[in-house]
Amino acid sequence: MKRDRRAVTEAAPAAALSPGLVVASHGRHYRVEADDGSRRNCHPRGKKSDCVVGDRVRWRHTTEGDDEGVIEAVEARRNLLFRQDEWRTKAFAANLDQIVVMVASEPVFSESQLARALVAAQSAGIEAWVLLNKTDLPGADEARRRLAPYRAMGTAVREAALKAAPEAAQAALLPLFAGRASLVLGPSGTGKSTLINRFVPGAAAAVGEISQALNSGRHTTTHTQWHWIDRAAGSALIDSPGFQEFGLRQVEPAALPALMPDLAAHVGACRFYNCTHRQEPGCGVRAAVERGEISESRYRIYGEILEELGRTAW
Ligand SMILES: Nc1nc2c(ncn2[C@@H]2O[C@H](COP(=O)(O)OP(=O)(O)OP(=O)(O)O)[C@@H](O)[C@H]2O)c(=O)[nH]1
Ligand SMILES: [Zn+2]
Repeated sequence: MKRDRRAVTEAAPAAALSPGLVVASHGRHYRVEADDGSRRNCHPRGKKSDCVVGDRVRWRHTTEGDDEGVIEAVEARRNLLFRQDEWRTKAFAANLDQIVVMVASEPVFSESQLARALVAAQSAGIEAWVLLNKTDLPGADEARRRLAPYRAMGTAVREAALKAAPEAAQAALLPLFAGRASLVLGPSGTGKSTLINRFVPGAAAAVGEISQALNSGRHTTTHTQWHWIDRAAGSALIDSPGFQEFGLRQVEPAALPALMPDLAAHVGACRFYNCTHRQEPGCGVRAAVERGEISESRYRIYGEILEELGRTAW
């Protein structure tokens, strides 16, 4: 990740450069917010489009009086998250304080997607917790049962009924969002928009405005976007669709168990130091699965991710 470390380059006199925050992106077009809260379209200098939402940048006006800008430099990132498709891996958000992985009683969530999101967070060094929404629906107990292994391994699982009991949800969640940049992820229909609209009045309008400014037309829901809950306090929600495409290709296969706390707790018991926890005799992880200390589904998901990482020429 060489580009993370890129220092501020002084391509222009320092006085002409202003600090800014990338709040949305579309291709090589970026929406950059200046310290006074004003927002404008900016293009990066040079051929590479290196910015992602959450990046702190140095920009300047294209020409005097013009309300477009040029990004001259990207400041060093605290962390960086990737998404992937069949062809490539792409960074999509940086400088996050936490990841909120949303699931709901309905629709039934994919445990594999949940596990992958948590591995990606751990790999990026970002704290993550689960928000179970729609606890007013009958599927809540089954969802809690499926989340039990996650609680047991130390992942915080919080609950809300954002539509059925919005005040209670707001009171419980607001302190958790205070002063932090929180990426909200989750499968479609879980309640992400309900959450964001609750905490960021005007968020829907902002999405429309930004997509118009960046010329992205109607495809608003495919873009990562930064929303302030409280700008002065630094509280923000980052909305990013595309849960299922979480990029894990940067993870070394041998590093995977360390990113899954329930497995990591047992690797010390393996006979071989380089045990893959698949076929080897004397495997502490498989023994823990047999004793019921690691859930069958978590172990199966480990195998699936491992196989996928092994297939990827990286
Ligand atoms: N019963 C119940 N329904 C809820 C709750 N929260 C949200 N919903 C409903 O769930 C549906 C989906 O909510 P959205 O907020 O649009 O979900 P989303 O995650 O943004 O979905 P996409 O826009 O498809 O990504 C809506 O009909 C909401 O009204 C809740 O606490 N309980
Ligand atoms: Zn093992």
